[in-house]
Amino acid sequence: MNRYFYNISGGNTRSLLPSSVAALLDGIAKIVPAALLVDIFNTIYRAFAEPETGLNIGRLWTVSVVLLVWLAVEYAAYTSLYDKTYKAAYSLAASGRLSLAEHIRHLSLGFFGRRDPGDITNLLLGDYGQVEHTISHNVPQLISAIMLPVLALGGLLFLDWRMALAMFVAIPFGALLLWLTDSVQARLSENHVKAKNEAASRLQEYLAGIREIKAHNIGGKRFERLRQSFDHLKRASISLEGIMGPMIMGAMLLTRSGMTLMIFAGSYLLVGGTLSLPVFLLFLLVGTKVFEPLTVVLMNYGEMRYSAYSAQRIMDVQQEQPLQGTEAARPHAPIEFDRVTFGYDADKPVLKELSFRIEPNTITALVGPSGSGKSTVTRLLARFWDVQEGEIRIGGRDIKAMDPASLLEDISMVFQDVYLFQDTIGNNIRIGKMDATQQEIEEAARRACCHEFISRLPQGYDTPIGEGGSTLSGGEKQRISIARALLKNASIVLLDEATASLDPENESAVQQAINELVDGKTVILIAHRLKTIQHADQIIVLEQGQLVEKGTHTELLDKQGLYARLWSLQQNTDGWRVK
Ligand SMILES: Nc1ncnc2c1ncn2[C@@H]1O[C@H](COP(=O)(O)OP(=O)(O)OP(=O)(O)O)[C@@H](O)[C@H]1O
Repeated sequence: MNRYFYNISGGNTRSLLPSSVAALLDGIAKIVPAALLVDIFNTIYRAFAEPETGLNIGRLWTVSVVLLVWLAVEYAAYTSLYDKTYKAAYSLAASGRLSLAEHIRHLSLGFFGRRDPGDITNLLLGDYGQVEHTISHNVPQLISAIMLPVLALGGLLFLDWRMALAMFVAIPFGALLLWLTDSVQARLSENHVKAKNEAASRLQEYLAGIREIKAHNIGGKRFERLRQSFDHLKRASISLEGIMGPMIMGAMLLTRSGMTLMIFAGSYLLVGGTLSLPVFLLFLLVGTKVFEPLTVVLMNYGEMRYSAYSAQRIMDVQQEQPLQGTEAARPHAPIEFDRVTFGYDADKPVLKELSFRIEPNTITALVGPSGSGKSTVTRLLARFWDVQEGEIRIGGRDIKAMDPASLLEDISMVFQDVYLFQDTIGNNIRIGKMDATQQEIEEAARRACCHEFISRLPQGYDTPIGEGGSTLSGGEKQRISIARALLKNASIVLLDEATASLDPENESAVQQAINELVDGKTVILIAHRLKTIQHADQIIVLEQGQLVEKGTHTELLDKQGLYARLWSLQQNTDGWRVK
């Protein structure tokens, strides 16, 4: 139980206190009117049983006024506590979501490789929603359902221990039945969450790939995967409800049978003359108030158990170790790869014993067949992943000792497929330096050859762009991403050459922008077209994750190895045309 509360509250059990106290007070408050009603009944009953004393009108008035005042106080207290309870739950979920999103940002990209995007979305929205609902609704009910019988039992035992025993004797058996079903419920919840994540991922994949699905007319196949995932979700939902329903109903009937037992015992004792009618009535009224929250909790038990699994998933991610390191980055320093071995899957190395050195403020080009590990080299330098063996050093210091945020501050990256946020063009450039002035943004845009086309847009720098930059051409997006990098002014530039897919006009603009960007920087360039790197200070040739050649363009041509072969291949294909 402790573990349950600990998980649900994300380790902050105290946050559950206000809503639980509120629920308990509410439960007690509901018993008081019942006791007052019994007092009214008792006063009237006595007037008939002892006609010589007459009806005590004064007491009736007093109790009625107390009842009215009590109801008004209960209403005021309940409204305020209700407000606090819900605000606390929603605030906890909102801050929890944000801190988890922030935590995820500090994890290595390997984490994202292990989980589907649908799974992560579900974690932040679905699982937190589930926990939020449990904190605001189920936990208060649970506390009230546990505490009320305990308090009532204490009081009722003094009044009549036989009736109290009859009323509560079945509760432990109901609890035992629930406890026995716990592992089944946990397994079914886990299956259901997995099916839900799978369906969300398939749906995301289907929507993201809709262009390819239409272009290749593969709707049927992809739709089949989507249909299967929804079918699986349907079966998991039916199992969850269908198997757990009868078990929970059984526990509920067992628990509630205490009320029937108590009525039997009460009738027997009343007839035997060892129980007074007002006491019997009090047991009946208190009994309904005590069993009410118990019934509600049992009805919601499945949901609560389910959210325990959601909370566990959230805590598992919270416990994922972020990248370590505290030292500041070292700008304009030599970069060394020292016998670096790395694989996305630890058993399948993508880079093997890779060693090379890059001098500050020089241009190094990475060349090699597709899949040889060029992008992986740049990702490791930016610590998207940490190496498994060997070291990457900047300025003689292992980058594992460096604060990942500080390291990224000193690295500008220009990818082939640029992602722009659904915001204005100006704000998309500002990502390079969040406190940049408008003048700095325009200066960077000018140097990146995009000021002209931005100025032609109706709202200039304030023009909103669609998600992913869908309203701009490939070349325009490239130049905006270069403007970002220029604004950032980091000493290391990682560049994935993208000009191959651009038209000649855009290509020359992007080329000009790149020349501005690389000036006075340590540049690592992933080169797809070898003619663009003829003047690089150093060319590193990779094949299957290993360094096979290193040198300048002329040195490598003289070697007559892989580079020379790739060069002659590209020379021949440069002039290709459709026959
Ligand atoms: N996130 C990833 N998870 C698992 N494997 C990956 C991942 N990224 C790349 N790989 C694999 O690692 C190997 C090297 O990939 P990498 O992208 O570094 O090659 P590359 O030389 O840049 O290729 P290209 O020129 O086609 O972009 C490939 O076999 C690729 O399939």
